[in-house]
Amino acid sequence: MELVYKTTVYAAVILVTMHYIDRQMEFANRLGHLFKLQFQGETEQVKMMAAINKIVLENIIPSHVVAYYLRSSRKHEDLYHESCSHVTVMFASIPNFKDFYQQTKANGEGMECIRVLNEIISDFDLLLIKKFPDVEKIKTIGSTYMAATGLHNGTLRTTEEGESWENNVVTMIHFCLAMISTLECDFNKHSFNNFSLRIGVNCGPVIAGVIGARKPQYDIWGDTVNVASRMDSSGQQGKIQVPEETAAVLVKYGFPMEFRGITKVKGKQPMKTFFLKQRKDSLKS
Ligand SMILES: Nc1ncnc2c1ncn2[C@@H]1O[C@H](COP(=O)(O)OP(=O)(O)OP(=O)(O)O)[C@@H](O)[C@H]1O
Repeated sequence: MELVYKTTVYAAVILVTMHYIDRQMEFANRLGHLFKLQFQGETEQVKMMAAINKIVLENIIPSHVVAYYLRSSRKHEDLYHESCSHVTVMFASIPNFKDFYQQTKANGEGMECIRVLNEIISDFDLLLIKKFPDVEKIKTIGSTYMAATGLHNGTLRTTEEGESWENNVVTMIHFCLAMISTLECDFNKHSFNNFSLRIGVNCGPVIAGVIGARKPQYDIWGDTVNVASRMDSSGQQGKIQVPEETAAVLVKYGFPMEFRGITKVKGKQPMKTFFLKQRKDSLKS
């Protein structure tokens, strides 16, 4: 009798212990599952924040430069700078914006004019997003829009003759024509204005880099940039002015060019410059 009693007690103890261990294991499993879910959620959140940061950065600096800054092996003090051998630089000004800009009570001390300028610049930005991903906006300087192509070697196109930097010049001219069309055909029509662009384009080597610890800015420097700016400032309203070497590339790709003459360019020897002859049909964006 005593043996049966003892056996029953042992069996009961073993059963209770096993049940306890089973509950503990189930609890540990559930906890593990919850931790896994939380970890997955947090990983997703970190990935989403990284993607948002990347998008924000790519709106400030070119994506290949963003990739450089996000590289884990980059040392904190490493500065980004790059020599780019074949870059096409463009400055596009709206010379008659100065006449339009007025600070009066009626237009909110100039607010209305800034709203118009913002609309124009945003239209140009939209062209980049929709049709010209290879064109890099550098910045706006007042009402001047500055952009470049060929800043990243990946933008060299493979043609029948092989990779060619000349496509960067052609892409830029198509972008210029689209800007003119957007401003003169679309914007002016619906806003009853008569803005026009004066554009300067030049190609050659530049140094690209990011400067500043706060509000860092991606920019390009060099004689190619200076001459592009001068092609704009010494140009004519409604025209695209380029120096001789750039004109030669455009002629090669079938763009009709008109010799302007020997143009005085501040800080340089007088140089041969050319205007692009624009046909009406080339202005369809
Ligand atoms: N990264 C840049 N961003 C904007 N403008 C630029 C840039 N690099 C050069 N420029 C412009 O190109 C033009 C020609 O430059 P350059 O160095 O030859 O002349 P400068 O004597 O410094 O300028 P300025 O005579 O206009 O005062 C200048 O108006 C300059 O502002």
